Amino acid sequence: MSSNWPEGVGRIILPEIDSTNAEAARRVGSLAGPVWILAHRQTKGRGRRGRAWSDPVGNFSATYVARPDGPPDQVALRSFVAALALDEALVAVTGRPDSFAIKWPNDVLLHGGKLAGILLESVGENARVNHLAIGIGVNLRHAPEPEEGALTPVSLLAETGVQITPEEFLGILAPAYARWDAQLSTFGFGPVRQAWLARAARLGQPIVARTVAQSFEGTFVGIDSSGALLLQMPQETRAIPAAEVFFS
Ligand SMILES: O=C(O)CCCC[C@@H]1SC[C@@H]2NC(=O)N[C@@H]21
Repeated sequence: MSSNWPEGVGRIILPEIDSTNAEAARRVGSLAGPVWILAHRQTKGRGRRGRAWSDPVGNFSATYVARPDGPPDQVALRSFVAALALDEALVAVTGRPDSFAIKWPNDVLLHGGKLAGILLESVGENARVNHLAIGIGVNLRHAPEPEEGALTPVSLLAETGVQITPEEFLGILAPAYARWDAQLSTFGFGPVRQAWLARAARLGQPIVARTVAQSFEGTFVGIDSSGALLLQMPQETRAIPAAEVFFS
């Protein structure tokens, strides 16, 4: 492992698996501590909202699985921790901070296209989180086919010319995640929230947020202490905990 690999964190590298998030759920009972599970290929990669996630060889597919302390709403803030770490790792490998931005809650954009997505899955009992799986997919080499109405997918290679293997990328992402996770545990959401806002796409600009039942148009003015999207509309500023965001 690289010299700055976070202490106490394991690493499992698999040639192929259905989904690293599914593998995390299967293995969690036998894990002694937090682990990154990386697969070179997924046959059933899953995205948010029940979508499939395609990731040919060369792209990054990995899941960080841990048993974090705290109530579920605090544990869920790792969504922002993961997005920040991912953004930081991408800036580190390219040296191009201005090329990347984070779309609420946790997509990483490159030149405005979707480069990476994060899928948080947790299992809990009695208001405690038993395990949290943070699945991260990055189009390092190949961008999937565009889908109607969705942001155009892009790849790191095509947009920047940077070539990096999934294992090398994990060596940069894992310490970045450990640093931001420690910030959250030590100082609470405040510093993570500030850092996330500094990297947010379309802050102060008009967006559309679609929930299961409704669509809201307004100005994206920030996130609250629970990570909910704050949308300023003519009558009110609404906090929206879950939605899909669209840019006009
Ligand atoms: O829809 C999204 O934007 C989230 C995509 C998350 C994909 C990653 S790839 C590694 C992990 N394993 C999965 O099955 N999904 C996540």
